[in-house]
Amino acid sequence: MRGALELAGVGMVFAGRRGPVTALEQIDLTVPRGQLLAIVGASGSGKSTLLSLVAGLQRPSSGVLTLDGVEITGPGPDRGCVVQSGAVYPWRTVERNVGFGLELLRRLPRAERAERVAWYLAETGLSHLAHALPKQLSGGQRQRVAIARALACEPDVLLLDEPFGALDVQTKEDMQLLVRRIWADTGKTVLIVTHDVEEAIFLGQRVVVLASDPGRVASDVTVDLPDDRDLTVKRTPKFIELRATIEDLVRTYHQKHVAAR
Ligand SMILES: Nc1ncnc2c1ncn2[C@@H]1O[C@H](COP(=O)(O)OP(=O)(O)OP(=O)(O)O)[C@@H](O)[C@H]1O
Repeated sequence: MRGALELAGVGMVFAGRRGPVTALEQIDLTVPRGQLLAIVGASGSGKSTLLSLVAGLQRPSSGVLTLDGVEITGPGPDRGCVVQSGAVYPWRTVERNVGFGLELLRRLPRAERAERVAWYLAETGLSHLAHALPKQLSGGQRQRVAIARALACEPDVLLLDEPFGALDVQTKEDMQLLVRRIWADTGKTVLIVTHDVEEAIFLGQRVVVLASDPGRVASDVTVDLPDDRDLTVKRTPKFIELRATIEDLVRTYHQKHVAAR
């Protein structure tokens, strides 16, 4: 299993309408293989930009990102992405959505492809919907399809950008449990960007808080909770204390950002 990430001096400057916008400045981050890292921060702190650099969808203005020692210069099958909108193909059944990336990896024999798709459908609780079309699914089921599709290519790193932002609380919690289980079952490196501090703590072994203007690492918090968690952990004193600490950090850096405007 691979999946060790290293960001060294990473910066990203965009050409904004009123001059350059520094979305990220001097980000140094080491993510060991198999770590589940959550990234939080106020709106505009560069969370999505950071994830898209790891995905290889954009190149940084400065610094270097590496995966297992190899510089990231573009997207690759070693990284699987899931975004908020789920982006499933409406004309493909659930099964064919999940198998989409595998069809591109032609080297896999058909029987093996089918076996892999069946495994990830089961892992994400979608087996009974294999022949359904996306329009017949709920929002949570559609996100399961997006996750299963990303996993089916067996990436070393799973990148999740606000994947549950549009879901109701119960569905969101089901999905959080799903991510924890997938992580425990596969041992992949997982990076998740979220606005939701509770979600970040429940999911993460570690939470990185980004500050805005410019986007930079404000705090790096180890989540000292058992790896074997269920939803009741959210009611424990340790969880509540961590939540207050991280929410205060996000608020402080957001307020500084507003005051500086
Ligand atoms: N393509 C772009 N062109 C110009 N500016 C951009 C571009 N992409 C992002 N930005 C700017 O970079 C900063 C960081 O944006 P980013 O979307 O990464 O933040 P975020 O923390 O993910 O925000 P949100 O939580 O609202 O999604 C913002 O000021 C944004 O306006």
